[in-house]
Amino acid sequence: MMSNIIDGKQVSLEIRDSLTEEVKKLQKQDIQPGLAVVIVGSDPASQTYVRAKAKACNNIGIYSEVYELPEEITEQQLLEKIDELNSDMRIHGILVQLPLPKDINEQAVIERISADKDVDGFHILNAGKLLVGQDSYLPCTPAGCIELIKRTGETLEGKHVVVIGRSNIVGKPVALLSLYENATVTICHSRTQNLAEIVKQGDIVIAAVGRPKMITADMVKDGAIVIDVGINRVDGKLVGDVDFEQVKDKASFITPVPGGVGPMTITMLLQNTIVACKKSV
Ligand SMILES: Nc1nc2c(c(=O)[nH]1)N[C@@H](CN(C=O)c1ccc(C(=O)N[C@@H](CCC(=O)O)C(=O)O)cc1)CN2
Ligand SMILES: [Mg+2]
Repeated sequence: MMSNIIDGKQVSLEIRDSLTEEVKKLQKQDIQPGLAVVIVGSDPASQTYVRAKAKACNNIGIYSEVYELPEEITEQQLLEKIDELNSDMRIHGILVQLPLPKDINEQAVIERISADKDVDGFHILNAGKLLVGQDSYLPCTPAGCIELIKRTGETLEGKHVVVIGRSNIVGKPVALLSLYENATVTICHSRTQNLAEIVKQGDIVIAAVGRPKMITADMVKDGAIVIDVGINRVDGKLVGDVDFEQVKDKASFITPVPGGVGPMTITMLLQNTIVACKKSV
């Protein structure tokens, strides 16, 4: 039997190969896409992600700058840095690594990024465009989830997609993207009654709650596609929101953690940065 485990790293490599070709084409016209990554403080996980983003840029020929700002920086200073990057011609995409220190207003910082450079797709204008179905930068993790589902060869059309989690970064946008693929969508959350019964109706289950192994085999329909967005650290090990070992025998396809959705988040960021660059010329 062919493996039913979706290899997010492999899919990422395939997409990054074609992105590399696109960057080469741009370079022939003396154009190079540029990304600025801003990180505040020294959270080790955030540092890992930022390093991974810079390295991924470097690998495919995107110019990148990383700004490591101290924990004590004021919101005003951070906003000034963003203003500077907004008017920097070499920079087509700007992202501020989240979470930010608690004294800084995250939404105010995101809103300061020019919507044209908002390659995370978190700016209110891009979120609003997504809601009404206009062309916008898609948030990277949700876009990565949809791409992984499509690459199984299955379609979302007419399927029941059950999303667990309602964050602005994953749950809500992935529900909208599923809707635009003509899926029937249910969003579950911490107040949902009969969660297990609802998840069991899902032809496609997308778990984005941040609770280790909360989706167990008894909750999953035979043959469902299971996409695990969770990244939980338990005793120094990464585990998803899905009990992978149990659920993999029931699912038609399933993403592992690590090596599933995570790498796709960065791949979609690269793609958005190239799009931002092309739009600017
Ligand atoms: N400004 C943003 N902040 C955050 C985002 C985001 O998209 N934009 N998403 C997450 C963190 N994140 C990217 O920033 C991210 C998380 C995980 C991975 C990843 O590749 N994970 C690997 C495992 C890596 C590890 O060992 O820790 C995997 O799942 O295989 C990439 C990006 C929150 N903040
Ligand atoms: Mg993301």
